[in-house]
Amino acid sequence: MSSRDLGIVDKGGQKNLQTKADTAVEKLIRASLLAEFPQLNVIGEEDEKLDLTADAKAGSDDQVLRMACPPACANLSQEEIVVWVDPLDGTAEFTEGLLDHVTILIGLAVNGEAVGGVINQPFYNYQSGPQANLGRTIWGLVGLGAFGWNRAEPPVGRRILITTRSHSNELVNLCLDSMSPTHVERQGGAGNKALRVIEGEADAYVFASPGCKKWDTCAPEAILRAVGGNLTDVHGKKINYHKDVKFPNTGGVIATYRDHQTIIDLVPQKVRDNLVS
Ligand SMILES: Nc1ncnc2c1ncn2[C@@H]1O[C@H](COP(=O)(O)O)[C@@H](O)[C@H]1OP(=O)(O)O
Ligand SMILES: [Mg+2]
Ligand SMILES: [Mg+2]
Ligand SMILES: [Mg+2]
Repeated sequence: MSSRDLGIVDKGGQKNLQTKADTAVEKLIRASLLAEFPQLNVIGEEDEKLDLTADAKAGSDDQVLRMACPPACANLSQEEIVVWVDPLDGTAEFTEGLLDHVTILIGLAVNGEAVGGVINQPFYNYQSGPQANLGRTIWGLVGLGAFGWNRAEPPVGRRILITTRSHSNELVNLCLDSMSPTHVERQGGAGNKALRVIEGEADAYVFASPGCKKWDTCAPEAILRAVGGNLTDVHGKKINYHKDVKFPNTGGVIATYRDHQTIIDLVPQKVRDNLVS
């Protein structure tokens, strides 16, 4: 950001961009994990080449390490864990200066299920001036809970749907229109939108498109599940995070803090027919 040269690369398709930040952050996260846990399956969006001796390492967090590990995660071998890394989520918005839409996502999957997640908002508070503490991290494990978030309970009867601002299409809009929203909010990033739902600013994240990939949803899904919410495809089916799966979430994405089935039941037939799990 401060170099004023984001190094934007168009990867092809609809608003599918990469910047120097995407590649630098991915290297840091993957090198940090693999230097300490060489047998871990780590899959990142940008697929950067690593030099494990030279690349910078992030280290570990003592506060996190003091927490009790939930029994389901306590005796795993490295090979059983798949880590899905989205070094920058909301890259299109990052290039447009919508910095509060940008997150960094690290998701942990075991047996194909999202069980752990980190959502870092590197620019959280950036509008509060130079004195403000910049950035925050929300993380969670199913069976332990999630940390670093604050929820404002929404009024009864409200149905704010939050969706894409840069990857919209006819099906995406048809789905939203069928759900009788009280308001449709359009913001970038899967991590950002999941957080809006968790913190009560929106009631459901609805994206009837195959555009989101496993690294977009693994961390948000784990944190939602850790706090009693849910994230599935538009059929209400669980997303599979095994290491050999295809990357796109072909069944689309719906995330809620509560009343998940109510939203799933409102998905129109045309959307069901077009998005296969
Ligand atoms: N058509 C698409 N092509 C590439 N990435 C997509 C597409 N649709 C969604 N995404 C990814 O999912 C995230 C959430 O989508 P949206 O912001 O449109 O709601 C995007 O920020 C982007 O992640 P990323 O920014 O990491 O490439
Ligand atoms: Mg991308
Ligand atoms: Mg992403
Ligand atoms: Mg990304």
